This record gives sequence, structure tokens and C-alpha cells, in this order.
Amino acid sequence: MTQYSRVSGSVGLITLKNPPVNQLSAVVRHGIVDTVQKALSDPKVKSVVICGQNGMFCGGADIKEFQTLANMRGPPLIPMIHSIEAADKPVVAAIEGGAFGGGLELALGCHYRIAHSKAKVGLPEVTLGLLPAAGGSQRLPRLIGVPAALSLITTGRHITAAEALQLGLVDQVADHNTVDAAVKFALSVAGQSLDARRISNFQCPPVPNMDALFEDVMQKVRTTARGAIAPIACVQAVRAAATLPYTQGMQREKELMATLFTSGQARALQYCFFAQRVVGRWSMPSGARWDTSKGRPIHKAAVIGLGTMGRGITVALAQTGLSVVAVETQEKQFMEAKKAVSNMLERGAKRSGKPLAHGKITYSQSLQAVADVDLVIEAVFEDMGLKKKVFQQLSAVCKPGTFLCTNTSTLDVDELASQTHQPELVVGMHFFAPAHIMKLLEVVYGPRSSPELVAVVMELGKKMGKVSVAVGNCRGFVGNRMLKPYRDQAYFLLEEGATPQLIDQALEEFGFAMGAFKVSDLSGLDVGWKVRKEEGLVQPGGGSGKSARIRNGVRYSPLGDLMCEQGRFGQKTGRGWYQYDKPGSRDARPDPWMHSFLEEYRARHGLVARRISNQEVLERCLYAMINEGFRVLEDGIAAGPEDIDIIYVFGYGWPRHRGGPMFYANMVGLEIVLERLEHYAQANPDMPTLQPCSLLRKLVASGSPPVNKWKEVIKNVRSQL
Ligand SMILES: CCCCCC/C=C/CC(=O)SCCNC(=O)CCNC(=O)[C@H](O)C(C)(C)COP(=O)(O)OP(=O)(O)OC[C@H]1O[C@@H](n2cnc3c(N)ncnc32)[C@H](O)[C@@H]1OP(=O)(O)O
Repeated sequence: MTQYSRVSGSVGLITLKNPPVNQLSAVVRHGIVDTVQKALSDPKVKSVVICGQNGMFCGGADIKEFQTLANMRGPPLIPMIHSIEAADKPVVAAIEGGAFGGGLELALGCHYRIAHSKAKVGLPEVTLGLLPAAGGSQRLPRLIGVPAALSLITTGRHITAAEALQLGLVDQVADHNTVDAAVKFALSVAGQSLDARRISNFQCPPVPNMDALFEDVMQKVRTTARGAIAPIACVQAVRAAATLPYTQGMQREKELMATLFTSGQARALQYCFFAQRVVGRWSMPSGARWDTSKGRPIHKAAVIGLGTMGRGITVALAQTGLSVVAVETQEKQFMEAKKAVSNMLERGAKRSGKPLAHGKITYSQSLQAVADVDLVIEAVFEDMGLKKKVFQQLSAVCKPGTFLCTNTSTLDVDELASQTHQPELVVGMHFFAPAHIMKLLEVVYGPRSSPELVAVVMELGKKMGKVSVAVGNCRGFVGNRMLKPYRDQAYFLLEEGATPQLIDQALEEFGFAMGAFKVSDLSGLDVGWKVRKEEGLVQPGGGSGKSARIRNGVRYSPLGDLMCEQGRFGQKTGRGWYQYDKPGSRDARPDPWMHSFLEEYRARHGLVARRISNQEVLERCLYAMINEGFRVLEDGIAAGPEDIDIIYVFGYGWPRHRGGPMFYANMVGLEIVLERLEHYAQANPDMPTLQPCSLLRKLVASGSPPVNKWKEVIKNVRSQL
């Protein structure tokens, strides 16, 4: 797992060999210890280079080893890195591809670092619920200063070789063969004193107003962490580097890591890391899979409808380098959209430092302009009649074989497919607003969608920088389907005595970016109202008596309808579940009006307000959502719990350190979730979404297996259906 050779007469070359990313598994650590020893004891060797095979230096510790302590046997990283730093011959790290986490910590133990110009480096441990505990939190601030180290360690961001050079993190950047450059460099420094090269001997560069700096950073980190503990431990570890001698700092690093390492948050974040990769290996109920389905190249794409979503999708496509035809038939919207897209592209180019993608887009007011494209994304208003018409037209205008995609968030993809000559070439691409920024893409296949098309769209999603999840077609797909019972419970809790701020606070303390009512104000209450009106659910004035709160035998809350009747559509009208300074403002403040509105509503419906605890809010909202998640799995709409969890983490503000709703259910204990659902279902027989799903019962009956074992139980349940 490590290869050793002597090159250029006097350089010992150690190559890490552990696909896919030369992670520091026990056997690699053994190899490093042995080969370093060999090089240092060989009198012919005057200096040493460490590199990684296949153009990758090292992706850090082997995250899979963290699952079981038994796997952690083998030489520990810290003494291994110390022995490299203490070596009396210069050791040079040749960084190609990347040096991350323990990989960068290994490089920081070396006396010199040479990086390829395309390489990236970073300490992403915080994203796995950890901190750089192989000396990274102590060496990095000593090398590049406290503010820069805080920025890298608390965010885990990867930086380019150029930025690393500027910070003094690497000593040289190579444009060609990095190993050759490192060997040449190693020859040139052989025999030189290493006293000034051992970072653990450095003092942190002094920082003016250090207490104020740490207070400020801690404040910011607490706000953005939303309950995550690792970013806070990272700040504490860097503070130790800035204030304590190295050995004491290392002791502090160890103590902080001990708390994080076995935490539920670390388990959740490491689960998310692997889940994100699992969803790329998609499968369909037909048996089609990512590794047996081949897409075909897309050279030219089109977007139909340049409202908010269409504009974002146009930008996301153009930024991949594709030629894009952007179509909007309404004159006013057409002119506004051109300007808006152009501004969005400029902002994107500024942010990313990449070239502007203006030239990739041609605008048209006619659908005829899409005749020669390979793929179309329809993004017109969310109206089945309108979308059907567009699909009929597209089917007539586009060349045979063109892939047709719809950016719908709820509508039946199969019904739209049936409007075309080739229904197998239709899928849903559910983007999230703003479409050029939000990472999630739900790829919705219907029963007739071809695996080739799913492969094409999943690949396109990747090019757009999205985390794409393939899901089956049903109302609301995965994300919005599970959101409905969650929202319903929030409304029912308002009726029973809660306030919007009580519910939102409980959800935000749990870690959601925004509570259910703030989200509702942001997206606009009128959107759901329109849908409910079309479905015949809305009774003007909200009605009275028991029937006013029942639809089709199921509990219904008309509260949202009543709010809309008063023109309270949320942020856009300056009034919603909260009040805002002016329409469009985002600063939500509790509205005293809501108090009397709810009191009057409860009186009219004979409801007596009771005290609602945060725990009840979480149990009712989250367990209702999770229960629907089990139904989604049972119905085969999502291939596995990872798909659901990634959708929620990337599209719905679910706190990543809680691993997604299904992982969270597993952490709470499936038997507890089942018991609480039974309890609430019994108390509310008119809320069928609280009736525990049979898959949940089955999992509990099977001894509540860990989340990565659910697929076997799901397979059995499905085969019995
Ligand atoms: C008390 C204990 C003291 C311990 C002290 C030491 C602690 C050290 C902490 C660490 O080092 S934690 C690990 C830090 N490293 C990272 O977070 C890097 C994680 N990896 C990545 O970000 C990316 O994989 C990459 C390296 C940037 C490469 O990206 P790319 O897009 O090219 O490939 P992927 O699809 O992401 O990955 C390919 C493949 O490799 C698997 N993998 C990646 N990194 C690791 C790893 N560190 N350990 C194990 N496996 C890794 C990844 O899962 C993919 O495989 P899969 O089969 O498709 O899942």
C-alpha cells in the first residue's frame, strides 16, 4: 500500500497506493512508518519525497475506518507525522490532485510542500463532525496565521494551489510533473538545516486583539452552525494553538476530538458523506441501474419559460458550457429575463472567477427555435393544462429523439409524457429556487421513462454542480410529498394552541434553516391556496362547525386559506404568518394580529388552546414526515433511505449534522418513533398520516436494523405487496 524506491541517486521516494484516494488506512500508515524508517536509515538517501499514486496525494484518514474502533488499529497518525517532522533529512510532500484532512496534516508534518497548479488542499474534517486532530489544528495556524487557519478549519473549504501558495501553506507550485519537481527540490535542499522547517516549533504569528477576534468568530460560527458542535470545537482548538505551547495545544486537540469522534453528529455527517455518493449509483424499479445505463452527449439544450425558475435553469445550463436556447413567448417577461439572466451570469462569474457564459445563450420568443436541440427543460407556470399544451407543441417541433424534461414540483410527469410521441423520452427535473444556486435536483422518472434518459439527466445534473437524486413519479415526488404531513401538523398545532413563532423556534433549534411558517412566508401562501382551490378543498370564509376542518374524512386546516383571503401571502405582501417592514422584506417579526386571529378562529371552532411543548412540535411534525418517508420507501418511489436524506439535506434545510429524516429516525430509535406515532394517531384518529406505516412496523419487528440494512427489509415488504 506504499511503494518505496530510490530515485536520482539520493532521494527516497514514498508513493501512497490506496485507491480511490490514497486514504490513510491502517495498512498505508504501516507502509509510511516502515518506508520512512527505511529512507532515514539508508546512508545513500539524503532527502525524501512523499507522493500519491494516480494523480492524488491523499484524501485523508479512511473515513470507513471510523465506523468501528476495531478498524482503527495500526500505527496512529500523530506519532507517524511527528517522526516525519523530526527526521534529520528533508521530507518533501509532492501534492497532486489534493491533500485533504489527514492527507494535508501529513504534508504539514513534512518540511516542504510542492503542489501541482491544479491541486486543491483543505482540512474538511469539520464537515464530517470532526476537527483536524492529527496536529492540523495546531500546525496550520502556526504556519499561515490564526485568521486564515480559522477560515479554513471552521468551514472545511478546499482551496486552490494558488491560494495555498499565497497563504504560505505550500512552498512552490508546479505546472507539470509535481513528483519530478519535488525530487529536484529535495536534491537542492539535501543537507540543509531543518530547524526552521518544523512547524510545531513555530509560534503563531501574533494577532492584534486576539480575544476580540475569537469572540467574533465564535459568535459567527454559533449562528451558522445551527447546533453543530464540530465548528465550535474547531475554534477552540485553534484558540489553543494561538495561546498554548505546541504540546499543550496537542493535548487540547486530543480532548476536543475525543468528544467529537463518538458523537451522533459525527456519525450523521459521515453518513451524509457516503449517502451523497450512494445516490449517484441510482436504480429504477425496472432493474435499470447507473452502471448498466449509458446516456448520450448533449450539445445543445433549451429552456421554455423564463420566469424565476427558467432564468435560474438557463444560467445553470450555460455555466456548464452547453449552448442554450432560452424561449419566452411573452414580450415583457422576455425583455426582463434577458437582463436578469445576464446579471445572474455576471454575478456567478465574479463569484467563481470563471469566464462569463453569455455567448452560450440565444434567446427566442418562438418555440420553433428548439427544433434542433438535444434536450428541453420546460419551466412554464405550474399549471397542468398549460404544461400539456407545451409538451404537445414540443413533441411536434423537436427532432425525433429529443429528451423532454419538465421542471414541475408536483404535477404528474407521466400525464405530461402521454402528450408526446415518445413518452419514454420524458422525465421530471425538479429544481429548487434559486435554480442556479440550490444544489438539489430531483430527477423524476415515470413508468415509461427510458434508463438512457435518466442517465443523461443525472449526468447533466452533475455537470451543473447538482446533487441529483433519481426518484419515482408520485404526487410531490419525495421532497414535497413528505413536506405535506409536516406542514399539516404545523397547522394543526396552531389550531391546538401554538403560535407560528413557537413552532418555528422549535424547528430552528432542532437545526432547520427556517421554521415551517417562515418558509411558507418566503415561498408565498398563495401558491398552495391556488392548488387547494383547484382541488375543491377551499370553502370561502373557512366555514364553521366540525365539517369545516374535515375534507374527504380527513382532518384539514383552513387556516392558510383564511390568511390568503385577508391578502396575507407572506413576504411578498409584507404580511403572512409574520409581519415585515414592507413587501419583499425578509426580516420576520411576530405579528400581534395573529394572536387575535387565532383566538377568534379557535373560538369559532370550539377549540380550547393548550400548552404545546417543543417536544410535541418536533414529534408531530418530524415523525409525520418520517412516516411518509417510510411510505415513499414502501412504494418504491425512493430506492433507499439515503435518497430521502440527501433530498432533505440539500433541498429542504434539514440540518446535515442530523443526517436526514430517515437517519434521524434511526438515531432516535425506530421503536420510539413507532410508539410516538401510535400515541398521536390514537389521539387524532382523523389524521391518517400519523398512522404508522407498515414498513416502520416491519423494521421494528426485524429488530430495528441500522439504516444501511433497511433495503433488505424493504425488498421483503415490497415482494409481499
Ligand atoms: C482519535 C482519532 C484520531 C484520528 C486523527 C486523524 C483524523 C483525520 C481526519 C481525516 O482525515 S477525516 C477525512 C478527511 N478527508 C476528507 O474529508 C476528504 C473526503 N473526500 C473528498 O472530499 C473527496 O472524495 C475527494 C478526495 C475530494 C475526491 O473527490 P472525487 O469527486 O474525485 O471523488 P469522490 O466520488 O468523492 O470519492 C471517490 C471514492 O473515494 C471514497 N473516499 C473519498 N475520500 C475518502 C476517505 N477519506 N476515506 C474513505 N473513502 C474515501 C468515496 O467514498 C468514493 O467512494 P464510493 O465508493 O463512491 O463511496
